[in-house]
Amino acid sequence: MKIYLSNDYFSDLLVRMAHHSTAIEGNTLTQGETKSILIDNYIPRAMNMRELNEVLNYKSYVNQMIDDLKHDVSINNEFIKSIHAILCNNAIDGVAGRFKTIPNLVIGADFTPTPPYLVPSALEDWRANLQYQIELAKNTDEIIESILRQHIQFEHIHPFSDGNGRVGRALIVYSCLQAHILPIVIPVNDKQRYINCLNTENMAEFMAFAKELQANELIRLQALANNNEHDLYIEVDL
Ligand SMILES: Nc1ncnc2c1ncn2[C@@H]1O[C@H](COP(=O)(O)OP(=O)(O)OP(=O)(O)O)[C@@H](O)[C@H]1O
Repeated sequence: MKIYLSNDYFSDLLVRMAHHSTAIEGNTLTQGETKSILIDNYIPRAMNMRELNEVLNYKSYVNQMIDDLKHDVSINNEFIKSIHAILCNNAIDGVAGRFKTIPNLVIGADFTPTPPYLVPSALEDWRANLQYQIELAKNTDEIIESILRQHIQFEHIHPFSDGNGRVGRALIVYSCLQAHILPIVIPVNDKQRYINCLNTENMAEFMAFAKELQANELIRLQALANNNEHDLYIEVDL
């Protein structure tokens, strides 16, 4: 069965992607404030410009994502840099849309991210690997597993000086929708569980986590669904 995604669902997805992904990285805006800014076009209180811009950037991003999904745009290095450029616009000084030039580290993690000079080729391999795994996948679970496994690998490459978490999580949602499966949106309340999955690379636990999130996503998606073929022409298979 196919279910078409409605404008209302994308508005809901926009607020949740913006809130949860920025809050995981420490943005202090609440989900209510995020909804007010993104849906009602109302800034509810005096707030830090960087935090405001981080959230506002998701409006451009989700519009771009819908357009890219409609045209089935493939993930490649330019695509990944363009996501970074949108999500980090006016939020990270001078580096939006550019790969890192200085080696970086993930605090507390025991791996060394890919050195800057190897980032373009590592990401090419990463993209090809993701595509290959999804093409070979025999069922939805194998697609989810490929996307999660490649998310861990993306964070190991850590291609940008900042913004790697947000770009990586945006790529999860894009990859799911491109493969016509329910999106996986990591909630800020589950940050520790998420980081633990990245730390341990325990795929069974990451899969169980993702499937719980997809079950919640299905409830929202059905509540906001459009049973007729919608002008967005984006659907997921159930
Ligand atoms: N142990 C880990 N293994 C793999 N990835 C990890 C690990 N710990 C954290 N990460 C990833 O790195 C991201 C944060 O990385 P970092 O602290 O370097 O911030 P960042 O690259 O600036 O990202 P952001 O914009 O999202 O702030 C997390 O959101 C997560 O996706």
